[in-house]
Amino acid sequence: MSNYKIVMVRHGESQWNQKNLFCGWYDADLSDKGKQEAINAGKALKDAGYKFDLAYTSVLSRAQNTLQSILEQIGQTEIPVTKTWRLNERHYGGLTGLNKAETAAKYGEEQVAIWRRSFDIPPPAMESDHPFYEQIVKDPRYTDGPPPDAFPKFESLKLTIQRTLPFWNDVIVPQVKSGKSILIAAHGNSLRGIVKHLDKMSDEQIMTLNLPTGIPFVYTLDKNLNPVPNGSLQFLGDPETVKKAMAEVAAQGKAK
Ligand SMILES: O=C(O)[C@@H](COP(=O)(O)O)OP(=O)(O)O
Repeated sequence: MSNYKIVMVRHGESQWNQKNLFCGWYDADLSDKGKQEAINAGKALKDAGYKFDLAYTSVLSRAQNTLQSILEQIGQTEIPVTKTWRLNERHYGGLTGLNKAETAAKYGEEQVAIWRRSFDIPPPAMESDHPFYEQIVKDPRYTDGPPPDAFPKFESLKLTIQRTLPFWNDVIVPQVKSGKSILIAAHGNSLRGIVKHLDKMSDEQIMTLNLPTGIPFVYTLDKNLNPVPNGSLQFLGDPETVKKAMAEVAAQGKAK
C-alpha cells in the first residue's frame, strides 16, 4: 500500500500579524503581504503538481481566504471545503489585541514566551469587559459551536489540541485512510497541535516550533498514520527562507 500525503499551511500574514498583535479568535483579514503569500503558496503547490479531493479550514477569514487563493492557483475552487471552529487559532484570552513586543516590555520576554509557547499554561482570561469579547462571543459563525457553556475565554496549546484532535481523528483521519488527498489551511497554533500529535513530540519539544505564514508543508504517513522517515514537516520552500521565517515568528515576542 502506498503512503498517505497530507498538506497543511498556516494562513498568509494577517493584518494583526503585521502589527504584531495577539490575534487568537479575532477575525483579522490578510495583509497585502499575506495575500501574496497565499498566492505564492498556491503556485508552489501547483508547481509541485498537487491536487486535492477535500479541504479543511477554520471559521476565521485569514485561513479561509488563504485556502481560497490556493485553490484558485491550483484550479480547484470546486472541491468540498469544510470550515470548523475546531481548526481555529488558539483563543488568546485577555491578550487578544495586545502588541506582543509591548507586552514583553511590560511583563518580560520570559512571561510572553510562556504565554505563547508553553504547553499548558494559558494566557489570562478574556473577561466580558474585554474590547473584543462581545464581537467574538456573539459572532454568528459560532452558532454551531462551541456551546455557550464551553465557549473559551482562553486556550493553552493543550486546550487547543483537546478541541482540534477530535476533529482530526473523527473527520480527517477517515478521509485520509479512504485515500482522499487533503489540504488543511489553518493557524500557527492549531497546526502546531496537529504536528505535535503526528510527530509524537513531547510537551517540551513543541515549545520551540514556530510555523511560518503561507508556506505549505507536507506530511507523508504510513498506513498507521505515522510519518515515514523524512516524512515530517517538509516545507515547500527554500530551506533558508523557511528558517528565517520561523526565526521571525519566534522573535515576535521580544521586547523592542
Ligand atoms: O493568534 C496569533 O496572534 C497568531 C499566533 O501567534 P503566536 O502564538 O505565534 O504568538 O495566530 P495566527 O496568526 O496563526 O492565526
